Amino acid sequence: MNKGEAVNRPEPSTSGALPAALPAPSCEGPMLVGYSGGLDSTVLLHLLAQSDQMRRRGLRALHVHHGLHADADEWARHCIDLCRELDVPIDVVRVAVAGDTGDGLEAAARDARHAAFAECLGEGAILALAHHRDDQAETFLLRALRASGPDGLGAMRAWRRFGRGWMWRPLLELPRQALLAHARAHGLRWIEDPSNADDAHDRNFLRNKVMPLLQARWPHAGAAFAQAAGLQREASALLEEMDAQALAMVRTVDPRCLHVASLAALPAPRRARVLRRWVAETGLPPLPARAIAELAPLLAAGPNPRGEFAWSGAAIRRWRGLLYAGLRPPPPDTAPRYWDGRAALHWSGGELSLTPPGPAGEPRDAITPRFVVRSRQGGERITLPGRRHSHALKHVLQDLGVPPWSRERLPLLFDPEGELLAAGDLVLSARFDAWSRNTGRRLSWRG
Ligand SMILES: Nc1ncnc2c1ncn2[C@@H]1O[C@H](COP(=O)(O)OP(=O)(O)OP(=O)(O)O)[C@@H](O)[C@H]1O
Repeated sequence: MNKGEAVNRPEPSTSGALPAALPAPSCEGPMLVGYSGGLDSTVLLHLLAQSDQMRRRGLRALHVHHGLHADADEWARHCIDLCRELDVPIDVVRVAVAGDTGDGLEAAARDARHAAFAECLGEGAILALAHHRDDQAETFLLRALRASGPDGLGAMRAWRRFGRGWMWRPLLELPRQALLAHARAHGLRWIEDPSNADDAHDRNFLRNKVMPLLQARWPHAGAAFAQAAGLQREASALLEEMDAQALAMVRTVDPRCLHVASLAALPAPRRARVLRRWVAETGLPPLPARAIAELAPLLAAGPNPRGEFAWSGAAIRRWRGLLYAGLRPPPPDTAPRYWDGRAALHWSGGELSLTPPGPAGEPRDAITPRFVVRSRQGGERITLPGRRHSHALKHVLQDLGVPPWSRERLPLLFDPEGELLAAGDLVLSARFDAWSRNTGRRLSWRG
């Protein structure tokens, strides 16, 4: 269970009244409030500042100064003033917002803000943000407009892991109207950010145009969307439990591999979820939407369909009944190189090294330390330890279960006369094996 789901949450408020006090989070960390100076975070700060328990936790405010608006300095001063009145320490962090990288300046500012939040959040600390029920309803609608499934339609969670600590949204079940009433009742002052009126932003358009229209006919629209989001979160949690079980059934001992036949036997929607979960667990970038359709040929029946699905520097490939997921390395090196074994050799994005390094202390019949390193060209043969005759390297690598794309990248080590001594550190010749034992040297390849 997500840790956040175990903690107290505010009772859903149908009347819109604020709870007498905010729920106490069960996490023990220090409390940091993301304080923009706007209505929502002013109310959150005011509520938290009334709690002795929060003060004992070392309650602080954090204002991110984006430096984008002419009044930004004034906003920061306003935040400092209010914090002084409430006797809450505040940090003002200036961020450099990267120019519009394609998703708009708002998105770039948000990225910079979140990076600053993550940096300021110590181990186990809690970042409280003032998202409320109307924000939740908008997020639900925005996700629906992106055709999200239950995971996305679940919108925001009250708790989630964030940086080294947690993100907490204690106001998520309260409508903005309740926050406004609280602010007025306590004479709070806040900043109106003029960009909130700009309907060019999707969220503002929903907030300023669509929601008032919907609420004119269905006054409960905001509450209903937020409740629908909650139901999606429940459904998503159930699905995730089943995904985990299904993934366990198609796994191999190697976390980077799945059994194709078992995966193909799953119903298509489950298969899609299992693939996404597997990719997330391997730490690769999330699969794009097109992935599921484009992976279908790789899962098709047949002994060994070729090809790969590549995205954001990662790839999924099939070989011998297994799917492999991994980062897509740079193209393999092809030009031969001389190597004396002293410093590690950078090869095809990996590293070949000899420990202890260097050529000192060779026995008389030593292999010259002037190795030639090159990639496979086909037809190479190697005499393995304990064998009198040579074997085709291709068969040796196949027997070891080395997939074709890894074979291409393996550095082959030759002596100057052209005798194959090693393929990465996976295959050693009888002569190289004896030399490395005699000299106490170990060849290692990190590809
Ligand atoms: N400049 C800021 N400095 C500190 N905290 C901020 C700042 N701007 C926003 N926050 C915090 O983040 C909360 C949400 O802000 P906002 O509605 O702009 O959402 P967001 O960060 O863009 O996230 P989302 O897109 O998920 O809604 C605010 O209620 C406040 O707690």
